[in-house]
Amino acid sequence: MSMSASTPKEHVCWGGGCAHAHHHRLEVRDLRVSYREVLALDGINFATECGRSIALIGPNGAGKSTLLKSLAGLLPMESGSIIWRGQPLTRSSHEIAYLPQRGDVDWQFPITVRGLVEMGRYPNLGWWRGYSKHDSDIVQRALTAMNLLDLQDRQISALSGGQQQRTFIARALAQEAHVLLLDEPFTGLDKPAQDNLSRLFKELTAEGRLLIASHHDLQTVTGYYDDVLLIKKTQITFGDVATHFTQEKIAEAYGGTSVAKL
Ligand SMILES: Nc1ncnc2c1ncn2[C@@H]1O[C@H](COP(=O)(O)OP(=O)(O)OP(=O)(O)O)[C@@H](O)[C@H]1O
Repeated sequence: MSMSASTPKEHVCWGGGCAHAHHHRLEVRDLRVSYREVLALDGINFATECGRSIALIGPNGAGKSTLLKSLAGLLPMESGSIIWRGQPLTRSSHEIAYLPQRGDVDWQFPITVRGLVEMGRYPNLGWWRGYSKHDSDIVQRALTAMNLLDLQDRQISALSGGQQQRTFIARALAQEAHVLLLDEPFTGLDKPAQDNLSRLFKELTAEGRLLIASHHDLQTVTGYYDDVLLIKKTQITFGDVATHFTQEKIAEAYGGTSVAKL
């Protein structure tokens, strides 16, 4: 994994195409999502591009998981649009990787670390092309980048929370995803593992990937992310953390009580 901290973020695009950075844009327009009669999201509007990390913040039930699933193409939109690189997003886009909330994963599923990471290659394969040396090289690189080589034959059920998280991120790397959608990736990690994950986020964005993660700990938002998307069913604010992650906006989302904790 290459780190190029000195490169201006806005000119880096993962997978090449730096000169066309404006093409690596994600645009969400007037997004509205409901579960039958329950309106979960309305009026979500933001545009971003590769090389950024976005903290998706909001109180319980604000619609964070719903938004991530919508961006992953896993939920139907009631109205609005999600445009990735100028085209409406489709579920089959292997450029988008989604990491579910820990509680949504069956950790007892019998699969090894390497097996799970290999699954990242499946969206890239077709009936005309089986698993090749090229694929196994990419899997090897992903395992190496996530420091999982020693654990590659271990069952995922026999990993620590931090190791499980790394395995899922390695799968996204093997998928060669441009956009990583992560649902509460810091949950259940101790401080060293959180610091490691935060460092990894900075490497991934320095490589030009776009990262959107739901996040609960208001204290760490500024240190971990470039931008914030604050929602409570509707969008409260979006933009760089210094300008948009303000006491006033947080109070608007959470009510007065949690502001004191900042
Ligand atoms: N499958 C479902 N069927 C019906 N309503 C749902 C479903 N999933 C979520 N909801 C509702 O949609 C709203 C948004 O839920 P969502 O899980 O996206 O919030 P969240 O911000 O991720 O919450 P949390 O911080 O508690 O994880 C809530 O009112 C929730 O009850």
